[in-house]
Amino acid sequence: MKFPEAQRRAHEEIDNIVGDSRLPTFDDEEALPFIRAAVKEVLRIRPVTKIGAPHYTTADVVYKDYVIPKNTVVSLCHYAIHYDTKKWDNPNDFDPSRYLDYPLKAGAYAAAADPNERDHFDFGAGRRICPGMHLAENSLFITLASILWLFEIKPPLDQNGVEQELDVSDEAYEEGANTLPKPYEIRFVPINQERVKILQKAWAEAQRDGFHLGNVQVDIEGVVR
Ligand code: HEM
Repeated sequence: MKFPEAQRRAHEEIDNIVGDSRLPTFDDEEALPFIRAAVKEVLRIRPVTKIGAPHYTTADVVYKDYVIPKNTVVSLCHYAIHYDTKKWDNPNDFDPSRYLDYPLKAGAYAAAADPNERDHFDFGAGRRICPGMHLAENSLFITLASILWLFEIKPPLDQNGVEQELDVSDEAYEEGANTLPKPYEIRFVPINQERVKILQKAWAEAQRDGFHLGNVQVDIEGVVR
């Protein structure tokens, strides 16, 4: 919502590849490089943990001019790495296109010997790296693709129906080790009625199959087009 050009490109890609008649699937992933890149960019710009998981050294370590004594707590500063201008231009901008040259999964880049080849460090590093990264990245892909297939994400409206600025700066986040936004409002406006009907059908099937889906309602009158 804050970076409408990125959202426009994502919608364009989904419209071309998926169309109106079905939800995105995992088989679409190769044909949706911008969405796949957007997942990596989400993880870069707002890493889920700010300082990763603390570890400690089991022996004295010398790294360049630094001596890190045995039993020192060390952790990755994800934000410092992800906003390093030596690697990323304009790191404050949400720009998925910076990842279009990274077509592989996080696991492939995590296996690289040179840390400079990593896509991002959201899942940590080393032998205790997140083993859930494959599930996490795939889940983010299908969730982001599905949300963008169905909705345009727009700013909140004030009482007079005027669009409001939404603060996404550091101030809009809770303090603490995780990147947790303070409560906020945005609007999810369905793209069109055809897609809403497909969602409603999928929803009914999931309920019939016994999934507990909560109480979400979609207003099919207020569609984008
Ligand atoms: C976006 C989602 C996720 C993020 C950003 C994330 C991030 C992380 C990070 C930063 C660590 C610490 C790595 C380190 O010590 O350097 C970690 C550890 C771990 N994660 Fe995840 N994780 C995610 C999802 C998952 C999922 C879905 C699972 C399980 C299905 C999972 C299971 C684990 C486990 C078991 C560890 C501990 C590994 C160990 O200490 O050997 N994570 N994760």
